[in-house]
Amino acid sequence: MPPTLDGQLTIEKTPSYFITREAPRRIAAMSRDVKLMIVVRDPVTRAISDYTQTASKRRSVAPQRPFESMAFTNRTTGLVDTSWSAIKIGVYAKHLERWLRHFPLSRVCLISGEKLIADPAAEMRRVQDFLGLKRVISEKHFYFNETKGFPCLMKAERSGSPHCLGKTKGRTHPRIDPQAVARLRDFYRPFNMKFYQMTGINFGWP
Ligand SMILES: Nc1ncnc2c1ncn2[C@@H]1O[C@H](COP(=O)(O)OS(=O)(=O)O)[C@@H](OP(=O)(O)O)[C@H]1O
Repeated sequence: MPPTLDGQLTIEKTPSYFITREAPRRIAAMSRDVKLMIVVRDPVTRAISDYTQTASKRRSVAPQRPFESMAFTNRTTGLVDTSWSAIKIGVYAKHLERWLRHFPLSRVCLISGEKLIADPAAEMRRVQDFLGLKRVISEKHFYFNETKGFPCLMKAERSGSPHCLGKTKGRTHPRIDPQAVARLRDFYRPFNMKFYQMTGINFGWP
């Protein structure tokens, strides 16, 4: 991490920290003052999104197996393949447990991926409060882009023109067999409940 002067905040973003075994201990050893922000979304949609991203990268290399064949070790019994990273990452309660051995919950801001899309200003208000910043970002900084189907920033820094996230964010997901989706929802439900209990937030995932 670069040195941070008084009045400055240094932010580092690496999605894999959340699921890396060694990360909580090593980050706590680096500084106990660190604040953690974790964006979570419905783990079923997350798994499909993860698959979509991997499939888009591998298309030229090898034909991707269908999502359903990767998510289950046995389609007939509905046994979920918990060794597949796209599935494993969504068991948020297990990952958070490790972080809470090193950090109090008050130093962790859980951000809803769904609210970040539906009401980005409200989630950004929570983030600014958590970081102890003046509320600078508000509704006026966002607009809903119908073509993209997502909120975008009114202006990009230094350019004066609107800014949406790139083509790799907000991809169309493939159609997944509704039975497989239902089975995955059943699989995640107890872990989601535990996660709501641990965080005191009901994310409302189906
Ligand atoms: N404003 C806005 N514009 C576009 N996309 C948005 C936005 N807000 C949240 N999202 C959701 O972000 C998802 C991609 O983020 P990731 O966490 O996968 O990104 S990362 O590659 O791991 O950094 C991406 O997931 P997919 O829809 O599966 O592509 C989006 O649903």
